Amino acid sequence: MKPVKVAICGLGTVGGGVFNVLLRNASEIARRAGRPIVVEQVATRTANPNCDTSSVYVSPEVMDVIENPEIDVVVELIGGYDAAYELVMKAIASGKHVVTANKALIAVYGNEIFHAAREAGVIVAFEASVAGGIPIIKSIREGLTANKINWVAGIINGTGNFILTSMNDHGSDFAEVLAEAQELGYAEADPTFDVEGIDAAHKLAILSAIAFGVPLSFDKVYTEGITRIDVEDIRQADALGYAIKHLGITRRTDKGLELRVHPTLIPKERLLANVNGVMNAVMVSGDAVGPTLYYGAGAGAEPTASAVIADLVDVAREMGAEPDSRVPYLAFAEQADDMPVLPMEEIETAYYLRLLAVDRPGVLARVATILSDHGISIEAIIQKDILEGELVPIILLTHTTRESAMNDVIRELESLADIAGGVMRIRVESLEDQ
Ligand SMILES: NC(=O)C1=CN([C@@H]2O[C@H](COP(=O)(O)OP(=O)(O)OC[C@H]3O[C@@H](n4cnc5c(N)ncnc54)[C@H](O)[C@@H]3O)[C@@H](O)[C@H]2O)C=CC1
Ligand SMILES: N[C@@H](CC=O)C(=O)O
Ligand code: NA
Repeated sequence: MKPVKVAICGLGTVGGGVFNVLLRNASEIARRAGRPIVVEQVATRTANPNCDTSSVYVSPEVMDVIENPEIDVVVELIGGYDAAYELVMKAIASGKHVVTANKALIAVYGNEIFHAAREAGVIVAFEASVAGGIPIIKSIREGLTANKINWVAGIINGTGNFILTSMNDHGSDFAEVLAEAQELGYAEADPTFDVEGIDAAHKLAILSAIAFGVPLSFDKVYTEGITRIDVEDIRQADALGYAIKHLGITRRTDKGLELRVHPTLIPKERLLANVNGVMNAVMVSGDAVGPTLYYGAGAGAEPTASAVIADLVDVAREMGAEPDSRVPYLAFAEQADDMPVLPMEEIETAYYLRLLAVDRPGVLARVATILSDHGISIEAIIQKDILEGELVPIILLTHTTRESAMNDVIRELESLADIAGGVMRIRVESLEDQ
């Protein structure tokens, strides 16, 4: 059969991995795809010292690939929004299939991109965009089609998990571990996307769309990163029997969809609590199958290449088929319009609070009264003996309550003369079917 000819755009961490794995496993991949997948062109601003491109046409300008009539599939691995958007839309308009690892692009422009792709009858595949090498999109989109999905919760940023793990294991300095993650090629070009939760929010928007059959709604994701997490919180959580992980959570409720990304206390016995380093893991709970778990490397050259190349094999298998017979881009042939995203104030969860109180009699009672006035019951309260100057740390675990009630409680606590500085709030999830 005729080879499938691809252009790799961007030869950085992921592009380099794709280039090398395609060469190394060429015959295995061809046997799976039913025909060879050949790199016809590489377009990149910077060379990759790990790749021998001497036998391939290399150009510095990505838009060149659109003009190349030999190219069947454009593999977009340059990242970012602007040039990537232009490249993908031009590829679609010229009838070329697209494979991308760019979650930012899909989360923000996906609705538009898929509309254009449907009109043009081309494939746009994006498995590498969520949880790196884990075939999570394929699992939800193809493996769980019998189910009404109830919730999805996952560690979906490798850099963030790498940092939290290192803080937990070695009490490492945040900036130093981030630099290491950058060195290893895990971080985004702008690493604030990793540490402020934006990258996870991009991925969660994609997961939510394919789990529930709703349009991509990145702008509605509640997003909190890991930059406020202190080693002290990790220690306190540990003493209470929890690990702190950065989670993306999307859940179907009677009132709408939860869509939130934030640090979370998870009971240590849960599998997700034991996912460390650059590894990612996603739990998907369906009404028929129950809870399922997908685990693997969330970032890095070859793990991510594994997902990109799986998409290329899918393209090779499906490009000759009628567009209507292909798997829908966002998993559902028809989208639901009755699942609004719940405002964050309406979600219900349990909370960990850490505050610093002036060492005066009655302070603990005043704190407890504020909580009980808002109908919030306390599961655990710890007042530490060790004084920080004149201040005593107080750690609280609450039962489930509404976010809006907790916002009021925190406002009132912070206005007490007894409480110094802000209250640290981390949400707590049991990760069990409710
Ligand atoms: N690094 C990772 O582990 C993962 C990255 N991704 C995504 O994959 C994409 C690529 O990421 P990395 O490989 O890490 O980035 P990178 O920064 O290592 O590589 C980007 C490459 O694109 C080239 N490039 C950028 N803009 C260009 C332009 N306008 N014209 C020509 N060449 C251009 C650069 O020269 C470089 O070779 C991003 O969308 C990222 O979010 C997804 C999953 C994992
Ligand atoms: N920067 C991302 C790369 C993969 O998506 C991460 O750290 O997870
Ligand atoms: Na993936």
